[in-house]
Amino acid sequence: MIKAENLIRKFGSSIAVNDISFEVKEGENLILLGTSGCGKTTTLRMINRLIEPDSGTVFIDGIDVRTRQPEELRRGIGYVLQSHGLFPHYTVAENIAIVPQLLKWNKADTRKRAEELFHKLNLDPALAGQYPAALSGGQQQRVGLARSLMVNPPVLLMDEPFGALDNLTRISIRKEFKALDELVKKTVIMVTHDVQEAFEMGDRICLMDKGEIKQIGTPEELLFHPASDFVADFFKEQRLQLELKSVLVAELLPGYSDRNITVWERMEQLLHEGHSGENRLNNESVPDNSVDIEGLMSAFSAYKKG
Ligand SMILES: Nc1ncnc2c1ncn2[C@@H]1O[C@H](COP(=O)(O)OP(=O)(O)OP(=O)(O)O)[C@@H](O)[C@H]1O
Repeated sequence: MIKAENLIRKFGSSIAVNDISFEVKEGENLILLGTSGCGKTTTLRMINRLIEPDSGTVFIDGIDVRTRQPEELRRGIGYVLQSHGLFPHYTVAENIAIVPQLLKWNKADTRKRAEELFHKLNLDPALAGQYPAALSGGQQQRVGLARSLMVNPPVLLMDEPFGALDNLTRISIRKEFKALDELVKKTVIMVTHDVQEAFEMGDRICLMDKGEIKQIGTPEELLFHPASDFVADFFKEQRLQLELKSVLVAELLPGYSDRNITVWERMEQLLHEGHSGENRLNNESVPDNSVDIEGLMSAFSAYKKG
């Protein structure tokens, strides 16, 4: 669906992006990961033509983006920024109605879609009449996402979308975002420098350094089959946590009923149930309760020993 071919972009004499190519399939979530200044944002902005490459081509659905008018192109690509990008002198409702207005939606449809997204993003409808400054950072970020989703673009670009939030808000909001049905269907490219975030959110991760791609692959591939010492070293400090986030319970226990839950997520559930004193057998949201933390850890360690 998105194909970047041999992109090069210089600023003066320094090369921000140095001949990179990658593909993102429809519905996939690709994370651009790397330390500050490695070229992630420049790469992202070449997709919606906020930055033009010096050479190379971006295709969306096989069409060279340079053949499309930038404004028209961007209406079909949601864009979420770290600083939410809301206009301070517009109310929340006015902010999220901007693109629908450009597309000449009628007011009733705009209101209906806004209400739907407010509900999905756990936003209080009363916030619609407020100005962005009156909202918390988490609320502003939700509104920023609602705005980018209003006209249901098939592609979403997110640049450090949780970067301005405190750690606890950040962790809970990214979990919500990951589970959001509107995002599951979309082709998403997200920039982050946070390794844990990349492993939680990404179907595949594109690890960059100094304008180049060091490796693209699933979290598991990067962790267990690093292409170089650079890649292995990049994840060294957080390795155990990342392994727990990248391995599925079903890989350890083939009969496990929830095929998509990671060992990390299941451990969090088990700990939460332990703390809240819930009766696990009555918790219908957990499809298979037959394994406890000790069982999970010993299956994980057997898996690692191979
Ligand atoms: N408009 C610009 N003018 C000059 N240099 C720029 C410009 N934009 C980016 N650069 C330089 O290009 C390089 C890559 O920047 P880019 O913002 O893409 O990196 P990044 O990986 O997104 O970093 P960060 O996580 O800090 O945002 C950096 O050295 C940066 O200083």
